[in-house]
Amino acid sequence: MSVIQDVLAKLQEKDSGQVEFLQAAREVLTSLEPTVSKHPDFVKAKIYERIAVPDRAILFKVPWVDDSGEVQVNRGFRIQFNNAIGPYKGGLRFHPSVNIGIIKFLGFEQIFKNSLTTLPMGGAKGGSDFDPKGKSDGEVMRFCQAFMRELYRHIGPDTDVPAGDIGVGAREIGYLYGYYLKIVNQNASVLTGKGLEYGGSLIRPEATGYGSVYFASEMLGTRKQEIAAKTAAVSGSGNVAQYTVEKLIQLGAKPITLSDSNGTIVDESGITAEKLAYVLDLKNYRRGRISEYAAKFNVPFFANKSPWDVIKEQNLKVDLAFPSSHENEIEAAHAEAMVKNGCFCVSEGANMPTTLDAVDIFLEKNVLYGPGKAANAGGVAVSGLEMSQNAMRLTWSREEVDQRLQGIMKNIHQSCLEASEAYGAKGNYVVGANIAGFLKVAKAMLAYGIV
Ligand SMILES: NC(=O)C1=CN([C@@H]2O[C@H](COP(=O)(O)OP(=O)(O)OC[C@H]3O[C@@H](n4cnc5c(N)ncnc54)[C@H](O)[C@@H]3O)[C@@H](O)[C@H]2O)C=CC1
Ligand SMILES: O=C(O)CCC(=O)C(=O)O
Repeated sequence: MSVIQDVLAKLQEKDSGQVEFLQAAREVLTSLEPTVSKHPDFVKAKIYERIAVPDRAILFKVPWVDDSGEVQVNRGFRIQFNNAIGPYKGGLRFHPSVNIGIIKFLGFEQIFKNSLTTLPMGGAKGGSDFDPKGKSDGEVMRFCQAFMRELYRHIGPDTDVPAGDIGVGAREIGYLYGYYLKIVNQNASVLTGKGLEYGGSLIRPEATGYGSVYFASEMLGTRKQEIAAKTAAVSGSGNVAQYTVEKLIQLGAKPITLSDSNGTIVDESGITAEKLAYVLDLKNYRRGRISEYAAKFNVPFFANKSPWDVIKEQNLKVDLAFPSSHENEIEAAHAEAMVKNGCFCVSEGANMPTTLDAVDIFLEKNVLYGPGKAANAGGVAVSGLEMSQNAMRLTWSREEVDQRLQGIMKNIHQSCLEASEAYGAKGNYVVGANIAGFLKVAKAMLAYGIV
């Protein structure tokens, strides 16, 4: 059995039931296969085995009181996966589906993503099975305070710096940071995605979506193509989807879909800047459903369908796809239908939105396929820039941060291409991203000895 297969078999045995983590581990580790023969030192130091086990997993209870006075108890998680190249860094997810397998997959992916940015950040992820949907602001605040009441002792500007993810946006970061400040009494860079008034960076809200479009633009450039005039499907309607659509519009593309957990809207005339402003108000302030867009702008709404279902069932034609919602939203049948309907470039705003079978189809059909750890790294990259600005106690302009973001996305794209070529899989961004992200972390781990 190869070293990699041996590690995967052990994970399967020890972590059975953590399906999303096992999926991510399989994707990453199998694509590291070509590194094994070139790095006997990694094998000897058991780097492949050690990198797949978190440094520590913190599980805690989060008791809080709802508006009716009833006590509620949620599960809290922070998985500090690997800090070989910098403080632990990665978002917090509040969603009822959250469990240890999901947080582990996200934390594992974060190691390689953060390494790709070239900034000094280790990998971590956290969250809770708390569902902010339908809760009052007061309930969300009390939950965030209860969550921070435990989390504060595990984080710090040089230890671990969480941020947002699904269900954790500007409102939640404000409540979390406000409570940290209250109990620790230190204005420290312990969270990113902060408001501009209290240490946040310009462009952080936009960064993941913008970065995913910049990455697509780089991929298209390898075929002498550009974003302008392309039709694009975007899933989700949260932070990543919103700013993906904004950048697509700015670059002259036509985004035509958005979705949420109730269904998908298709606006074949194109989502414009004015319509997007409506979505931002709907989702970020009124906290309504995307079906309201369909009623307001008189376009079709497909209940309980994703954009990928609609492409499959209605033969909707698109050139580009930006899955920006959640893991495993694109399955093999979707991938087949997307290719059949003209999609030739997929840039993942979400983490692991494509199943392994579907990834194989994209690769077989020569689709420009940018895996999340490369394509959506712009968010954590600008989080890294927020930490730098906090450390220097100054703020950079919008233009400066956006320039740096564009430079980082270009660089990630180049590193993926170079690593894919060096390890015999030219043009395969999955292999390229995994190997390029892995090598830096592995070399740091090797330098430290057995710790
Ligand atoms: N916010 C960030 O900076 C980054 C986010 N990501 C990833 O991007 C994706 C979206 O995150 P955000 O936009 O930040 O979250 P968000 O909470 O702002 O929006 C999430 C969107 O996905 C939809 N969604 C979530 N779970 C769903 C499900 N099970 N079924 C159908 N729809 C579902 C929600 O309705 C919402 O429209 C996630 O995979 C996240 O891990 C990746 C990198 C950075
Ligand atoms: O900005 C960050 O620290 C983390 C963003 C994130 O959670 C992700 O890249 O998936």
